[in-house]
Amino acid sequence: MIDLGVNIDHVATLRQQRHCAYPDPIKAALLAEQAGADLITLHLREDRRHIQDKDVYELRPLLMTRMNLECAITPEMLKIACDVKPHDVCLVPERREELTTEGGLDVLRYFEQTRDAVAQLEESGSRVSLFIDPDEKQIEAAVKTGARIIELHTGAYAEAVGEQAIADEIERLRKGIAFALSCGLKVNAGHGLHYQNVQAIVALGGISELNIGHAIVAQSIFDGWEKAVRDMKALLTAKV
Ligand SMILES: CC(=O)[C@@H](O)[C@H](O)COP(=O)(O)O
Ligand SMILES: NCC(=O)COP(=O)(O)O
Repeated sequence: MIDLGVNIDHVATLRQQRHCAYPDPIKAALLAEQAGADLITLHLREDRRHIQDKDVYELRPLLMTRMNLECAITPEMLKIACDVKPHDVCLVPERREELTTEGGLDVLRYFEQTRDAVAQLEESGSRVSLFIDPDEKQIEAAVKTGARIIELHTGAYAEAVGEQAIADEIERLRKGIAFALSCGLKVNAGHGLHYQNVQAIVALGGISELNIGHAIVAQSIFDGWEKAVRDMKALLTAKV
């Protein structure tokens, strides 16, 4: 069965829009756990556009499930991650001006930094996952860093338009999953997944965990937060 990681970033986006106290991402995380989330994902961006440092520190001891902290490979972020000691740390690429995480981490290009970050975080007690594109060369490099997990970036699939383009992206993911599993990695996936496109990813098999945020926050406007989480969880567990 695939675990659902509920990403609470965009609960915080709404709060930061007016720098007020609501909606509270901590409350959202705890309610998501009650509604069936298997873990909570949050991304502490360098520009602090959504999640704030205090959210990470406050949430860590309150979670009944697991914390998956996403962060860039910078000295500041590694220090926070080693201090908070989340169950999982997912290393992601970041560009200040991007609207959202546009691509996977280039492990080949930043091999030394990635390998050193993996060692530092594993030493401090967190499991490390690398957020990468479904590309054999990146997966091979990920294995060499010592990371035990990869999260495949599903953004290209989510944005693909037209049957052929979608089929091509699914095929890339299928090959990436098979190759990563053959290398002994745990395979997660996420980004841009929503209620209509998630089941094709579930059907691929081999994935341990899907991290989903923006679509759940958006759906909660109409259905309420807990139902939005429950309905996503049902799509992950339904036979396809
Ligand atoms: C790495 C990743 O995919 C997430 O962190 C998620 O998409 C939400 O954060 P952003 O929208 O700020 O990229
Ligand atoms: N790592 C991907 C993630 O956490 C959720 O991304 P999104 O559903 O907000 O696009």
